[in-house]
Amino acid sequence: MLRSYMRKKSNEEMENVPLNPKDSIVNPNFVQGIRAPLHTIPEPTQILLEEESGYSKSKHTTPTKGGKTSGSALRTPEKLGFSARSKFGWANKNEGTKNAAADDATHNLHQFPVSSRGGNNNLPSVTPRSVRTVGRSTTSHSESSSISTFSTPTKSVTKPTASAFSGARPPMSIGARFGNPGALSKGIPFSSTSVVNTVQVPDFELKEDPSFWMDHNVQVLIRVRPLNNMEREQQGYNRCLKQENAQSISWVGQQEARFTFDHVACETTSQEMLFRVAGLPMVENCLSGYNSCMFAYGQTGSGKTHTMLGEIADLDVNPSPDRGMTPRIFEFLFARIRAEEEIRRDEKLTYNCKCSFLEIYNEQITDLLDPSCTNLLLREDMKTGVYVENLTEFEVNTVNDILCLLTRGAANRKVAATNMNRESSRSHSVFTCVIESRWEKDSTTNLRFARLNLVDLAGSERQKTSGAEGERLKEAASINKSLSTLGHVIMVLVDVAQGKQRHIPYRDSRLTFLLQDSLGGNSKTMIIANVSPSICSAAETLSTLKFAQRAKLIQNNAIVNEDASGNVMALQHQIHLLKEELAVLKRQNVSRSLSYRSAIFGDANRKGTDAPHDQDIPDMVLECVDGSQGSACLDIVRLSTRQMQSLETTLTGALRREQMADTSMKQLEAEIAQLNRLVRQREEDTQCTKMMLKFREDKIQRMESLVGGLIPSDAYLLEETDALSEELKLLRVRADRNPEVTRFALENIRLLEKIRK
Ligand SMILES: Nc1ncnc2c1ncn2[C@@H]1O[C@H](COP(=O)(O)OP(=O)(O)OP(=O)(O)O)[C@@H](O)[C@H]1O
Repeated sequence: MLRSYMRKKSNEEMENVPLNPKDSIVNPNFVQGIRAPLHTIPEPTQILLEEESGYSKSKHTTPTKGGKTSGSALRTPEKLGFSARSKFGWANKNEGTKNAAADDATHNLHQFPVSSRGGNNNLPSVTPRSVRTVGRSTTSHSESSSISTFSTPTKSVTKPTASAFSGARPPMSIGARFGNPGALSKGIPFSSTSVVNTVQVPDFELKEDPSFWMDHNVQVLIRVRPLNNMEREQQGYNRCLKQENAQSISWVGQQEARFTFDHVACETTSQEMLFRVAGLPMVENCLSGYNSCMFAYGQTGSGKTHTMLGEIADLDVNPSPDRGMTPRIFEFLFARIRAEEEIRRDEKLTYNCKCSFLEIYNEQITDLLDPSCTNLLLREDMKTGVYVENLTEFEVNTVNDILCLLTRGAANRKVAATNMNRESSRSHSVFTCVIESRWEKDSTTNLRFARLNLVDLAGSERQKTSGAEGERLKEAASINKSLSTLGHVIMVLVDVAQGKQRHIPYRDSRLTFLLQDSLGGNSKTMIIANVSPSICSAAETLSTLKFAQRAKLIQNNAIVNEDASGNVMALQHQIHLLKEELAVLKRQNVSRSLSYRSAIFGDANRKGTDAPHDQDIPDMVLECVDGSQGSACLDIVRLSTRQMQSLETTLTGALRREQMADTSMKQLEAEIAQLNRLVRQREEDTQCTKMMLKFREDKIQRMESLVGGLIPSDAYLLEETDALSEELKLLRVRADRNPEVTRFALENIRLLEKIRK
């Protein structure tokens, strides 16, 4: 609408030509603090709540689908005089400034042709690789842009040219002499020639970059909203911003500051286009198992809620083209989930989505889905990370479920009025969806999960410009605490990204503690910095651009949250195989260590030394260490020190027993040998006795022959002498072999002689 409106106007009003004389001069009333009159905060009772719906809730447990929603409960809240948004605290603050984007034909989910597994044919596949990526690649356009805008934006003395605005004429009327008193009053020097004063603004088409998230984890997008009525009334078309293309924008004060970002969405960028560039890839990231976060930053009235939520009235029956990122993200998410489940039915793929909605206000966390739960506590768990204790979670399956939760949460959201805007959101809201998927493959159950945080921050305007007093001042201070900590955390993260060792003060505020994964942690994060182009908000716009510039340098470390450990059967099988393998290794290790230790300890024991050193390791073991399996072998030896110690003890006992057995065996052997010797001796004695008997028989025979006169006495004596000599020899041999006999014989002789004497 705005585009067509501007096209129509452009014929009548030349660029840089003010609509009326008032636009061409500096409005003396121009001060940034001037705000439109306040709206009253809508009473929650005005709002149709779905408490009536019987929507079931859970704390830490997921409600069953069955008890969840009645059809009527999920109906879009009716407009009661105000638009639905105004009822929920997201009222149009600047009527008539709405960016009526071209007809949004995309409300129909079927417009998103869904791919199988992370991509589609018509839309670019943006499913990131399942690899661990750290930071951003140096070749990214982000990096190239950071060269010129790494720290404080570069200052240029050149006055902005009107080249970006075709046919633009130099601005008229604002003399350099006069400058911009409003801006100057806030210390922002503006020269008359630096102010962009056009009715028509250039229209830059955002470029979809599906490959961005493959190598990057943080993306920064600037969204410039159209001028609103109040701004036009006060400052006409005087702008502090001049966009050059879809990635760079200049803040045009007296000293121009040029910034480059991943994307710069101009005033005419539609919600649909923004979703394609910023929202759709977030969904794909989540489906791929990456935690994802989108947060909207900017001063009050800059368009954060318009971006994140937009127009949600009649979402279920007649979705508005102005609906924002949140409803579009869930439309696309549920369409993708249904398609994936269908395509991968054989893998039994199922998704489960659970949502929660909270508010951080005055550093206190309130459950927006159960406002009786206030001052909730943040906890940190090794497994789950940071979480809010007792926060209600609802299972969601359709966009209507989401709408129902958003409506309920919005009704409870504290919106306080300040003189910064007719209505001013003074709290931070965080809508979270945990997406879990489960599928089976190769008898293994795979689990994947991702956390999607959609954050609408409170206005970032400085406290002193808000005109806050009393309670409001306290509020503003608390809001500032979270936002100033956010700024501080980002500054520290930039240092960390540059290699410095810094403590990151996440715990200094609820917001940064809760979002710590999204800031420098395990998440793919999209930061949408919303700005007003009006010269009325020049200082805040510059501040937001600088914030975004710093945020661009954050390095996150997103990883796929996946668990493919499998089911019990598969695990048991794996345990069984591992046990077998361990047993084999143990056996090898024991046999090696037995031979090794006996060799070493044998020596050590003998030498009385301690356990052996490496150089004492026998060759066999060294070969094992040096060989192909050496490191494994060595690892086993090293890893099983305790086992080795118990083996050593066992071995020492065994060795001791073996030595005892050895000794007793040797004794037995000696006994056997002794016995054998005795046997042999006995045999020899027997032999000797037999010989003696033979000698005696022969002697008897010779004597009988002598008595019978068969042999002469001389012959007898000769034969007798020979026989006795033989007998004597035999006895000598016997005496030599048996010292005991000899001793007894000698003793015997001695005693005989003694008797004789
Ligand atoms: N891109 C845009 N196109 C058209 N209208 C817009 C755009 N951005 C913001 N607006 C309008 O500007 C007004 C203020 O926007 P919005 O409420 O989103 O600001 P905000 O930053 O959320 O403010 P607060 O911090 O107070 O919540 C709204 O009426 C909204 O419709």
